[in-house]
Amino acid sequence: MTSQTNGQFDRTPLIAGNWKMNMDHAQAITLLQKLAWTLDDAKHDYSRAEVAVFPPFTDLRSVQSLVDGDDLRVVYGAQDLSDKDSGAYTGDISGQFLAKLGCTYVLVGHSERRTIHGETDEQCNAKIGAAHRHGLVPVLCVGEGLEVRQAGEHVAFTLEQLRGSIAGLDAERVAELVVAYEPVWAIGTGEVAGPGDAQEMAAAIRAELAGLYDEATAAKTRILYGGSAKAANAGAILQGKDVDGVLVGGASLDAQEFASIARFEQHLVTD
Ligand SMILES: O=C[C@H](O)COP(=O)(O)O
Repeated sequence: MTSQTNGQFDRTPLIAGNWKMNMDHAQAITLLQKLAWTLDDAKHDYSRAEVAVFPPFTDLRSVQSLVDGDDLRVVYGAQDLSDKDSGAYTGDISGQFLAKLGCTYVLVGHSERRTIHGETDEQCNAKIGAAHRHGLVPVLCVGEGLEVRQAGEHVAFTLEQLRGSIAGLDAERVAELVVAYEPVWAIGTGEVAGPGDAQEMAAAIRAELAGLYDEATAAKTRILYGGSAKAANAGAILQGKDVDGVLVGGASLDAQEFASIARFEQHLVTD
């Protein structure tokens, strides 16, 4: 699916809301209904910006029923998956269960998984493989911490995470992959990487993919920015020609705010 928004995008922007460990299944229905109504009222054109939510696992069946029952255009995904398909892995969730629940996407290697649960690039690579086995599109999260940024090593660090996480993927898989650049120091802190920082990293990721694969493949991969994104800064962030969307945490829990981010074209800064 491709669209032209203000002429700078040839990839459909993806506005993704990661609810993290918020919203029980009843609250999820209320939030998603409100989001869909708000977007409908605003006559949101989903071909110009795809809208996805990432609720907790326990909400997914309720979200599926609502999306199917009300024929919503919002798509959804899970926040993590196991690299295994089934077996004695207590507490883990298989990609095959997520596929059966109608998930389109799955987050892989979110910084909270990497820092709190110690996930490595190798595990992310295995999880991407599991996502592919079950027809899920991985949203691979990469990004540096504050110390790395202050040392000026953020590009090298992030590209190393990228290479380690996508090792062995063929070009077709890389073209459909979504990469979310999330500087850890900007997550949930109110600190936002400047639009220039988001574009710098998105361009570096795309150049790396072009080097590892080819220009045509790299031109298809969608690259998002995440870290304290909100309606007031989404337009500026999405001005970056390599930035194809945002992965939103806190602001995605407010239907009006998140809908406003999805309608970022209203906030685009024009010369
Ligand atoms: O997945 C989302 C990111 O961690 C960003 O979270 P945030 O928007 O609350 O900073």
